[in-house]
Order: sequence, then structure tokens, then C-alpha cells
Amino acid sequence: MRDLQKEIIGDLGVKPEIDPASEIEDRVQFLTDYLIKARARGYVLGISGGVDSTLGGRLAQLSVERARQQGHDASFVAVRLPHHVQSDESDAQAAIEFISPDRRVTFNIGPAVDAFEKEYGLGVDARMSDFTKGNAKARMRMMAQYAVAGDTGMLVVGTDHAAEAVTGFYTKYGDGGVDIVPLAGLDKRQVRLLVKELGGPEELWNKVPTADLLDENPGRTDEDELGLTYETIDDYLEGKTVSVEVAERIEAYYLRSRHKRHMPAAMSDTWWK
Ligand SMILES: Nc1ncnc2c1ncn2[C@@H]1O[C@H](COP(=O)(O)OP(=O)(O)OC[C@H]2O[C@@H]([n+]3cccc(C(=O)O)c3)[C@H](O)[C@@H]2O)[C@@H](O)[C@H]1O
Ligand SMILES: Nc1ncnc2c1ncn2[C@@H]1O[C@H](COP(=O)(O)OP(=O)(O)OP(=O)(O)O)[C@@H](O)[C@H]1O
Ligand SMILES: [Mg+2]
Repeated sequence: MRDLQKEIIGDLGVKPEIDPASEIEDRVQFLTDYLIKARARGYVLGISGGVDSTLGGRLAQLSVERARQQGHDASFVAVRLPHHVQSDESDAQAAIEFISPDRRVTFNIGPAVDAFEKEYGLGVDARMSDFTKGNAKARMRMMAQYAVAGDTGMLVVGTDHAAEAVTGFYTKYGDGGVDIVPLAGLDKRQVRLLVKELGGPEELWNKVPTADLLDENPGRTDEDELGLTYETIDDYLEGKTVSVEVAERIEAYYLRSRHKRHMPAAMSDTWWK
């Protein structure tokens, strides 16, 4: 195995093989323990219709049910956060159906993002790029989730996992701005496996991943943007041999995105050198 591959696997805590049932149990217990220790009233998570939030949402719901059994006042809020109308709304509804959240709310981020884009145009005297607007959508979703969490004494769940962490494929302080990451250490096929084990519908655990942040290229697949397949990212993370070209591409993403996996750089830090 390549030296950096070994370092990355250790850093992100990926296991080459998992037992889905015990992974689910450990992650639900982690969410329950953390909630009780933090004296929080529950969890909040945006549900997109993708496989990551389907898993994060179901684990969070199971954890608050467990906390309630132990006498704690806890609940889970599933938040729909469409940018106006979402083309795969039916998948989002299927995910919510499967998760069976205590409470569901919808916050259309479209008007807020549009107003933000307009003020940017006036104040900065330039057109905001579609890419930057996409990151603004992710940050608006973060704001919406923190507003719900702040008013209810809850914590915001994140869906970051190893196959996203390794490439830094998330928006800093957008979907990366969260309180707890129960999917950490899983690669993408392991995420799918856990949703399948939990009894989720195949159309969700088998769904093609998309950040779906662009107006000009709706539903663009992650794999198209990354220039890598999750199969190869997962193989790399499980310590398997991938082509040198693929390994170098993954490692370049990893090194470039180090700033996303640390607190903001201070003079005493050395990780960036
Ligand atoms: N060396 C460094 N040290 C400290 N900070 C550094 C830095 N380099 C950039 N930065 C900062 O980071 C910013 C760039 O990071 P960021 O704003 O995140 O933007 P960036 O990484 O350029 O874009 C986010 C990527 O994540 C993808 N994404 C986003 C959201 C969800 C999903 C999904 O899978 O659903 C995917 C999205 O498609 C895009 O490819 C720069 O503007 C700069 O402020
Ligand atoms: N339209 C949306 N509605 C609600 N939440 C969203 C929406 N889009 C993104 N999110 C939130 O941002 C997170 C990051 O998006 P990401 O695309 O990585 O995950 P996903 O959609 O759940 O799964 P996949 O990566 O397979 O598409 C989601 O898990 C979800 O919490
Ligand atoms: Mg998605």
C-alpha cells in the first residue's frame, strides 16, 4: 500500500470490512450518549433524498427514541430544504417516510438565496458565479438548520463520511458546518450497506450521489465533478490497489483540502507547513 494511502486510512478511520448491524448499533449509541451528555433536546438534519442524509436521519431518529426510553426529552426534526422546487422531491419524501421523524418541517431556501445573490450583484458589482451560488445554497441550508436547532435546544447533524472527507467534497461552513458527524469513517459503499441493513428502499440506497447545487447543471453527479468514481475512492480507502493515476488524484484532493479538516490556522499550528 502507498505510504500516504495508509496515513489517510488511519486519519479518516476507515475499516476495510464492516459488520453493518454493529456499525448501526455503535453509531446510534454514540448519538444517544452525546445527546445526553450535551443535555440537548434532540437533533436536526436536512433530508435531501440522497443516501447520506437518509442514513444520518434514520440513525438520529433511532437515537432520540433510545434517549426517550431512558427518560430524556429528545426528538428529531427532519428538515426539507429545497431551493425552490426540487426535481427529485419524491426521493426526499421517500427518505422522510423511511426515517419516520418525530417532526418534519420545510424551509424553502430559494427566496433567501435569490436575495443574497441580488445584493451581491449590487454590492460587489459583479455577477456571482453559479459555483459560488451553489456554496451559498449549502451555507443557507446550514443557517436554516442552526435556526431550528437554536430555537429548540437541539444539535445539527452532519453527513460527512470518509469518501467525502478524503476529497474535501463539501462546502466549508455549509454542509461542513455541523455539531456531530455520525457517519465519520464510513466510505460510500458502507453508507449504502447501512441503509440497506436498516431496511431502506433500494431506490435510496442505490441512488446516484449529487450535490445538486448548480442552477446551470442541475443534478450534476458527484462523480462527474470529481472525475473519480466512488467505487475507486472506496477501494482506495479500503486499502486496495487502484491505478497510480487514481491514487494521485485522490491524494491531490486530500492535500488541497487539509484546511477543511482543521480548525482555522493559528500561528501555533504546523499542519499546513
Ligand atoms: N489553504 C487554505 N487555507 C484556509 N482556507 C482555505 C484554503 N484554501 C481555500 N480556503 C478557503 O476555502 C474556500 C473554498 O472552500 P469551499 O467554500 O468549501 O468551496 P470549494 O471547496 O471550492 O467548493 C465546494 C465543493 O464541494 C462540493 N460540495 C459542496 C456541498 C455539498 C456537496 C455534496 O456532496 O453534497 C458537495 C461542491 O460541489 C464543490 O466542488 C475558499 O474560498 C477559501 O476561503
Ligand atoms: N435539498 C436538500 N434538502 C435538505 N437537505 C439537503 C439538501 N441538499 C443537501 N442537503 C443537506 O446537505 C447534506 C450534504 O449533501 P450530500 O449531497 O453530500 O448528501 P446526500 O444528498 O444526503 O447524499 P448524496 O451525497 O448521495 O447525494 C445532505 O446530507 C443534507 O443534510
Ligand atoms: Mg445529495
